[in-house]
Amino acid sequence: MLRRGALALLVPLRRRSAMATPPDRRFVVELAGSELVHFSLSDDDNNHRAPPRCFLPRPGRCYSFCLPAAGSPRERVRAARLHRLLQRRLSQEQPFGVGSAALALLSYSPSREAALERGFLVQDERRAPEIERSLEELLRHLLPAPVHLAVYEVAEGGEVRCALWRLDGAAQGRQLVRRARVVAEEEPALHPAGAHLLEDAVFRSRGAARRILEECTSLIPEAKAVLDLVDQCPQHPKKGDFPVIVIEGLDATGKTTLTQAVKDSLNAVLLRSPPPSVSQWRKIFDDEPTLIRRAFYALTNYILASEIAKASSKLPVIVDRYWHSTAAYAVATEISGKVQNLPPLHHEVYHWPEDLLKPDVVLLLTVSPEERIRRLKGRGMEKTEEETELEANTCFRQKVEESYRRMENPTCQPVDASPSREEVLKAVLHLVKNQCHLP
Ligand SMILES: Nc1ncnc2c1ncn2[C@@H]1O[C@H](COP(=O)(O)OP(=O)(O)O)[C@@H](O)[C@H]1O
Ligand SMILES: Nc1ccn([C@H]2C[C@H](O)[C@@H](COP(=O)(O)OP(=O)(O)O)O2)c(=O)n1
Repeated sequence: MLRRGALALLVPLRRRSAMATPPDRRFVVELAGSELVHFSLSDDDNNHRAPPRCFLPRPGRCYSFCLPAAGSPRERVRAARLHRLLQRRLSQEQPFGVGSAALALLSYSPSREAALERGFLVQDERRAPEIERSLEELLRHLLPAPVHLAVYEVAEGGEVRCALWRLDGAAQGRQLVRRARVVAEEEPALHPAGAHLLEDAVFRSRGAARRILEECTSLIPEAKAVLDLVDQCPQHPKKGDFPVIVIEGLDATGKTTLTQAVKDSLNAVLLRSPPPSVSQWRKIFDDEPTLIRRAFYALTNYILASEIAKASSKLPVIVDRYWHSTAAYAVATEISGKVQNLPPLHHEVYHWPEDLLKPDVVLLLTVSPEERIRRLKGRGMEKTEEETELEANTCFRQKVEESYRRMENPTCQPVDASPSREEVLKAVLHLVKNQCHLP
């Protein structure tokens, strides 16, 4: 049974080009431990490059497929939701029974940045025929025809070979498109998703985020309510004469505790993001794919900005999370693999949006991973999916924190938040009073 709104997913996406796999097509899959494996398909007998580090369970088989690249905001929203639906179907515990697993796959063209496609690589340890049948049925049901399904096996001598099949619509038949060897490829200088962050995850203008949420109103009723609130906000709210201080950091670094204490010490206004006017809808958007989720958070920052403008005309303002959180978590989610895969320093993705009210000071609370886990447990709250992710996935946490550290104009100034509440407060007040010329 397809989820609410899922049927709307079946609005045809951009039809796939006739060429199944253009010659320079590359693929990258993230294995356990955030290890990336880059590979391509070669039918050139003179290409003696070795097979990639193995993503194939022995003596098993693998399958992969990609959704067509999407263009307009409407196509991108539908492709993102279809990808999420497939991710849900494929990432249930062992989607097709014991010994199977689904990994995120990206397909890209080194010569054409625009041609990024997202898909999945399904590992089958048992070489069970029913897995291939179930997967094929799922693709025929959910993806716009023609779908290309790649089947990988280890051949004699350890070669990895691929058979590429074309599935045309509901008919059961399939045509063999090509057979090829799978060869390892060098890791490119930049992560293939890096060039797409600004369209798919980090929104650098109110209009860019708005265009995405506008395409969701028929799928997510709450999207209209968010857009109505954003539209009531002035386009360029001006910061008042009082200082605006943002506190950033991973979950359980002490932001809530510190912002409350700084508010009391400075007789300031405390604002949290997302603001209360929209926080009721967070769970709905947290359940959506990155494209929609981050467009929601980006727009909540513009609603917050109008509240900051008003408050800072009367009193100092302390903010618990703002645009840096939106950007850092989006980058860390989209860029697979290890920290070194992040976009380089000074990349546009780290630059504050020109149309968003800018704070005076941004402080990044940092604590050791061990202290953070102690505080998470101390808080006793049920862990959000993301906190579980952060705890389980050191690499994700490191990418979030490194993304914060690369932010520019304004930067995130690191503050060691490991000491006691009192000592952290004292250090922060000293910093803020100096930088904001407060008594
Ligand atoms: N300096 C500190 N030393 C020890 N525990 C702290 C400190 N600051 C906060 N805590 C505790 O850590 C937990 C998480 O703090 P919290 O302010 O909720 O973090 P965040 O808002 O960043 O998620 C809470 O139980 C809080 O009481
Ligand atoms: N301005 C904001 C605020 C939060 N977010 C996202 C970033 C993460 O996915 C979550 C973290 O928010 P959460 O409220 O769970 O974090 P804390 O518990 O307050 O530390 O929300 C955002 O993208 N932009």
